[in-house]
Amino acid sequence: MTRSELIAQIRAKSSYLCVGLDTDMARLPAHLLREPDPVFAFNQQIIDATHDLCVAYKPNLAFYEAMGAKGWESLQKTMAYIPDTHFTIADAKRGDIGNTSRLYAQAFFGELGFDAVTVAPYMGIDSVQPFLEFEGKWVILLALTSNAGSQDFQLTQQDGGEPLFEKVMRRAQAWGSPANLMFVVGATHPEKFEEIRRIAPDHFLLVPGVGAQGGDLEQLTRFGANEDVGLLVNSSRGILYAGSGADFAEKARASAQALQAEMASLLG
Ligand SMILES: O=C(O)c1cc(=O)[nH]c(=O)n1[C@@H]1O[C@H](COP(=O)(O)O)[C@@H](O)[C@H]1O
Repeated sequence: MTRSELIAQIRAKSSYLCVGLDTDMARLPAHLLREPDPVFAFNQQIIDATHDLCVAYKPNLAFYEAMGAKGWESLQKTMAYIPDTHFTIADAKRGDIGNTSRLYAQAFFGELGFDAVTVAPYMGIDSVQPFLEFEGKWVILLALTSNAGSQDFQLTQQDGGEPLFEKVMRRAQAWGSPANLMFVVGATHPEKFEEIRRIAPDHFLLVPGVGAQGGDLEQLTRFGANEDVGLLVNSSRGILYAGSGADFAEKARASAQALQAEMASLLG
C-alpha cells in the first residue's frame, strides 16, 4: 500500500487505529478451543468486528511462531482474510547481516504478503537496506520503544548530547523516505513527540502502548500528528481481550470504537 493510499484510508475512516493481533491461545474464549484452528477463528471474528474502525492490522509474530507450523498456518489464513484496504504490519523486529535480512524480507513481503515489517536498527544500514529494496513495501524501524528498557540504550546521550534514538532517526532518513520508512515511537513517551516531529516531520510513526500500557491518545496526537495525520496507533490486548466470553467480538468492537471515536474527534 502506498503512502497516499494509507492517508486516504485514514481520512475516509477518521481513524488511525491499528489493531494488534497478539492472539494468545491462553487467553482465547473457551468456546473457540473446540474449533479446528482457534487462533484463526478468533482473528476472523476480531477482523469482522473491527475492520470498519481501523486502517491497519499488526500480527505480532511471537504469538504465531510459539505454536510452530500450526501458528504459521493460522498467520497465513489471517493474512488472506484481512481486507486489501488494510495496511498489514508483520511485527517481527528483525534485522541481520544483509544476506539474512534479504530472506526475512522475502518471508514477510513475498511469502506472507505483508505491507510492512518492524526492523531493529542495531546492526546498521546493510541490515535494513534489503527490506527497503522491496518495491512498494515498508520498513518500520524501532526508534523509541514503549518499554522501561528503552532507557538502557535508546535514551542514552551520544557525543553531542543527542539520545541514541534521535541519532537512529536522523541517520535512517538517508536510507529510506517517508514513502517506505516509518518509525516506532511508544505512546508511553508523550513528552518526546514534539522533538520527534522536529527530527522527522513527514514520516509516519507507529505508536504502540495505548490501552494495556497506559499511553495517552490525546497527548500523543496533539504533539505527534502532522498534516497527513502521520500516525498509526496500535492497541492489542485492550481490544482483543476486552471481553473473555462468547461476546468477545462485540466487546472488542466497543473498545475499538471508543478509540476510533476519540481519534475522529481529535482529527476534528
Ligand atoms: O513494534 C511494536 O509494535 C512495539 C514496539 C514497542 O515499543 N512497544 C510495543 O508494545 N510494541 C508491540 O505493540 C504491541 C502492544 O500490545 P498491547 O500493549 O497489548 O497493546 C505488542 O505487540 C508489542 O510487541
